[in-house]
Amino acid sequence: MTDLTTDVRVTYPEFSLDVSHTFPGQGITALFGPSGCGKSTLLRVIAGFERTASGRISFGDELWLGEQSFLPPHRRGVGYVFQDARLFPHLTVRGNLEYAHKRAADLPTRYSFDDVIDVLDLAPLLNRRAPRLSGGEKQRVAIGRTLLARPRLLLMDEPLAALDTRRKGEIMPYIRRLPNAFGVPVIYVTHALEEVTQLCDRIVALSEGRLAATGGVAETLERLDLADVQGRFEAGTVLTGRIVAQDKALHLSRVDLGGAHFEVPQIGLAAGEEVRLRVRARDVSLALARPEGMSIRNILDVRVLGIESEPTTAFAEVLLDVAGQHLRARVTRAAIADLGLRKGQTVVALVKAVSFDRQALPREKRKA
Ligand SMILES: Nc1ncnc2c1ncn2[C@@H]1O[C@H](COP(=O)(O)OP(=O)(O)OP(=O)(O)O)[C@@H](O)[C@H]1O
Repeated sequence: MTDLTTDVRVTYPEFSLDVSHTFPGQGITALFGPSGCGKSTLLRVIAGFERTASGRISFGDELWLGEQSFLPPHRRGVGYVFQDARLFPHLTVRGNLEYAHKRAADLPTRYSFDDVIDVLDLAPLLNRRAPRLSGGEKQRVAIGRTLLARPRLLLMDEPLAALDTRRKGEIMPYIRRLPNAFGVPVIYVTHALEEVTQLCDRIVALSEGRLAATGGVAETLERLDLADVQGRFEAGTVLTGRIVAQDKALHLSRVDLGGAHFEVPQIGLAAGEEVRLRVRARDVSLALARPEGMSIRNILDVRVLGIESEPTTAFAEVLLDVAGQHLRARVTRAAIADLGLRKGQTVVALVKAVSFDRQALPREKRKA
């Protein structure tokens, strides 16, 4: 496991980046933040594409950038996956993959050509030419080709941004597997909260070229003021649970949060597997007692941990404990007053199953 330590600065006429952070040499780290905060710039600095960068970058005991030194990109052993797949259109998928494989023949390897085909399910595509692939298939091939160049670190710059929600849901499980299957850490640029929730192990959040927050996904998303990233409307919390039952007839999955249960549109993972659910604060309602005879599937006993009123809006955010995890409810200040809500009170939270975007949850692999 090799950590990447960065302490770097870049100055453009109207923007500056100044980031000091150690990226652990395992798992997937989200580089997250609003448009223009410097995510791609930092990725380019790490890859060695930004010659004006100053400071220090080291990968284990290898120095990539120092006062007197600059290791060129091709000697850093970094793989780069872009938003567009950039495949060779005149070659088949096999041709594209073999091109990268041959060029990396001298590099040490922990996995074979066939391992890459297997993990990314590329066998049915091998004889197709790039222009004949869907956007999601192209990205799977692009990831495979990058892996066959034997990177020691994989940088992915919004690889799903050009895909629709359904294709994103299909390709996310493949990306999730990359660090374990190929022993390569991933730094993953995105401004999509669903991708952070489903794919990443930790977050490095940037704001105007500076670190805004770093840490695990659930606690960082909860702490981070997301108002300038996706608007208050998108803010929420991430809950971790295990699938305990699948109802194939009704297309529902039951998730145990460690005591409390959630029912959500069917998730393409087996019973027993861990899953993360992002619940938006605006999708959570509160009641003083369990209602009867209603369509809402998720009715949870929760405790009020805190209430943040927003005097300049109609709303307040209520932080709740559900089986030791956090949930937020965005409700009107008028409702807080009417219900007489206060810290420490036990109430009931209501969440419609339909508020989970089924297509953004992990999906079963489709047969090619
Ligand atoms: N070569 C350059 N010269 C001058 N300014 C630049 C250059 N590259 C990027 N910038 C500016 O630096 C800022 C950060 O850009 P960057 O592409 O890193 O942001 P980002 O967070 O990746 O945004 P997005 O999510 O929109 O891709 C922007 O204001 C951009 O205009």
